[in-house]
Amino acid sequence: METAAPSAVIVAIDGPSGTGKSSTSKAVAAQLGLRYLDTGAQYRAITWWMITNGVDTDDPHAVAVAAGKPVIESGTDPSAPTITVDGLDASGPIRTQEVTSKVSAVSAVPEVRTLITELQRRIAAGARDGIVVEGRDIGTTVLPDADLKIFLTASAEARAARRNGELAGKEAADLAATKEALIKRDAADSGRKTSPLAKADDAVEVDTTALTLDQVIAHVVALVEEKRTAGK
Ligand SMILES: Nc1ncnc2c1ncn2[C@@H]1O[C@H](COP(=O)(O)OP(=O)(O)OP(=O)(O)O)[C@@H](O)[C@H]1O
Ligand SMILES: Nc1ccn([C@@H]2O[C@H](COP(=O)(O)O)[C@@H](O)[C@H]2O)c(=O)n1
Repeated sequence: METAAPSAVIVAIDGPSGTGKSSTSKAVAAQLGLRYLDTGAQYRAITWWMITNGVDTDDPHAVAVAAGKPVIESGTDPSAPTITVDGLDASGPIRTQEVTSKVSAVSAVPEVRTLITELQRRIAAGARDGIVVEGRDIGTTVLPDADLKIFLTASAEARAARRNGELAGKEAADLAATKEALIKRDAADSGRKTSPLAKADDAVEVDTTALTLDQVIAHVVALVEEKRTAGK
């Protein structure tokens, strides 16, 4: 594996569900020639493995015992990120409603977090020109020495509307139900004992409620450029 160059920039982007972490991180990484890591996809991947292997995701002991078995690999090209489990493409199955409803329970298990955090740190350390890593605990736990930490927020109404927009032409989603589901997942992610969803003290908070995606991307790119100009 390559190691990071001294000039490599490490950007941590955290925030609740639907605030625009993935869309922003991918675009920022692509514009700046950085790698991109979707850590939520890794937690979803291990959850999918638990479900397909008959592990009870509500049993933290069973999840902890099985946590080391799946081999999870993330491809970090921002224009074509990949996620595989035991060599199988998991990009489709990890987005199902079943995985979404179970991922918070699996990701709350400390043994799962230890393994996935180690994997994330290895990937970040191997990104020669730098990387944008997005998730819930990147600035607080995974990469506390990141050069730039961003915490994205948005109102629950805006986030639910964005999520429903993704479903256009597929199934008519109930806005209130979407909002309730994302509030429930955020509460579980914020309330767990081990590295909960939280803003790092030194993170820049960006409220995206009234911003277009392009405005958020431009703002984050400017913040990274500022850091680079200042020699990080
Ligand atoms: N500022 C914005 N304005 C309007 N739509 C946006 C904005 N940012 C993101 N979106 C849209 O909102 C949806 C959710 O964005 P995205 O998947 O990037 O969020 P996320 O924070 O990564 O969510 P999750 O944590 O649930 O994976 C996408 O359809 C995206 O295009
Ligand atoms: N650093 C992280 C990232 C994600 N999680 C958990 O995974 C779930 C799915 O994340 P998405 O970004 O794909 O929606 C999320 O709800 C968390 O439970 C995490 O714990 N830490």
